[in-house]
Amino acid sequence: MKEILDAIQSQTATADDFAALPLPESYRAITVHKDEAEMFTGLNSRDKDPRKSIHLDDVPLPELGPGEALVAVMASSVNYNSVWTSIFEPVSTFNFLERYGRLSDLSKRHDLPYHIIGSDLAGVVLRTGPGVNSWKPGDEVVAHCLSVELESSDGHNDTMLDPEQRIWGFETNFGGLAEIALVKSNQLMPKPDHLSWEEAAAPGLVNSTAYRQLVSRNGAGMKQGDNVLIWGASGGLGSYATQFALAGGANPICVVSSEQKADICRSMGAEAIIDRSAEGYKFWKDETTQDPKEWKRFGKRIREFTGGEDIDIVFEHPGRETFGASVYVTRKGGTITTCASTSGYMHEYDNRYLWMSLKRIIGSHFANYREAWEANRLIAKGKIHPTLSKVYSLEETGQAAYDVHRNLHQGKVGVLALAPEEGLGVRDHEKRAQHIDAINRFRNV
Ligand SMILES: C/C=C/C(=O)SCCNC(=O)CCNC(=O)[C@H](O)C(C)(C)COP(=O)(O)OP(=O)(O)OC[C@H]1O[C@@H](n2cnc3c(N)ncnc32)[C@H](O)[C@@H]1OP(=O)(O)O
Ligand SMILES: NC(=O)C1=CN([C@@H]2O[C@H](COP(=O)(O)OP(=O)(O)OC[C@H]3O[C@@H](n4cnc5c(N)ncnc54)[C@H](OP(=O)(O)O)[C@@H]3O)[C@@H](O)[C@H]2O)C=CC1
Repeated sequence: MKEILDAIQSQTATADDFAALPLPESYRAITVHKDEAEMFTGLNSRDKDPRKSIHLDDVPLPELGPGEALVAVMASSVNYNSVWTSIFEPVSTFNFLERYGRLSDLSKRHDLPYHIIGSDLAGVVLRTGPGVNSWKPGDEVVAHCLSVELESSDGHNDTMLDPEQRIWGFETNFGGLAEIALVKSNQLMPKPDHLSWEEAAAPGLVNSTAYRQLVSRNGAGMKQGDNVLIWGASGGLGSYATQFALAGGANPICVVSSEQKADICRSMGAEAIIDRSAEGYKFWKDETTQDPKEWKRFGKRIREFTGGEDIDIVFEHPGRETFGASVYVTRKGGTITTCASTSGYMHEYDNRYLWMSLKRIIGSHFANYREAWEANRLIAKGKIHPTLSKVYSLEETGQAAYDVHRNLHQGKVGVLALAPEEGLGVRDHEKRAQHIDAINRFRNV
């Protein structure tokens, strides 16, 4: 591994140099264990502690198949899907690995008693499998997390619609929270050269998801002037949705839960900010009863910011707790676009406010190949910036996932894999200097 790291750090090693490097038989990886899938049974979600289920193991290097690449991972990031995996909710991800394993001889590799998790990476290609021509050893890359087989016409127009669509490192094995990862080569994209490894690894999953959900015609198709309600506006998804709204000439109405998070949104350029904790919204009177008066109080607050206008697009992901309010505050003909249900997936809303006002609910999930590429291009061009706050070592991944689970973090939390320290891997220092304040906006807040 040292030789691999030395070659990467030299910034001068050639494709031939990388191809000639021997690969290790095993590597260090963050895993959850199949025989621990019931360890939290009976506990509340909040009390399920990722630090207990997340392990750092030595694992054997997987066999490289056609159309695939092995990548030396310099850095990765924590996504909420790794929190779900680590608390075995809503289902154990070993179910996904078993199902994938039944597909083919090659996919059997994924069905193991351990799951190497993680759906982001920045690193360097080590080897490519048969049929890979666009990428070669030594290429500096990031990887998006869409894994598709593409054998069915269902996915040929929009790759997210492939019947064998999976999220790499969540519904497949050999994810990015590791020193080496296995990806399909179509997941690879050029690493933005003005960013360090950990900065480049941070946006991938959430940036692509926010792009499809908010900007793409497959999602809400945001346009200039739209009032966009963004829940968790300084969180993983929200910190990119806020940037897309501002960069696209829309008017973000940012919801956060502390003054500190409000300040971050202000520093991104948002003006309309609602602190849901300070203003004490209580959309549910009890476990089963919502309070429409609270929806109305929330809507009035939004109108104060917009000069009386209602919301064109709601960027939804908290789910059960907020969905009733989200449907209510949307304008006639407006759109609620949802990609998650962090607080519960059985949503309740008053359907009269949907059909009588001709509103639409759009389900959105990650991003297709093209959308992921377009989202990464915006990062590479310095139009959208990473929102990395804190960086942990691979050993500390359990704590990093705990922070995200307990909403103790800001923006994105990074993890160093092979990178020995932060700040390495930058190639274009001039471009970096142009954007340095935006790149550092979330650091250590
Ligand atoms: C990029 C990052 C993303 C995120 O972070 S997202 C957040 C994390 N993700 C999640 O929380 C989602 C986790 N996944 C799940 O909870 C489950 O994954 C799903 C609920 C999404 C799906 O459940 P399942 O049981 O895997 O799928 P079924 O479609 O219910 O399939 C079970 C059986 O039901 C059959 N079936 C499906 N649709 C129908 C239908 N319309 N009529 C009759 N049967 C149906 C299937 O074929 C299959 O059958 P057979 O077991 O025999 O193969
Ligand atoms: N389908 C897909 O493709 C994707 C789905 N997801 C899912 O989206 C969800 C969010 O992911 P991500 O943004 O990365 O997570 P983060 O935890 O980084 O951010 C979410 C933010 O939402 C806010 N929030 C959390 N709970 C509530 C609540 N009950 N009511 C109101 N606001 C709440 C919090 O902000 P604050 O406290 O400041 O209000 C929090 O910071 C997860 O469930 C994740 O699995 C994520 C990416 C892709």
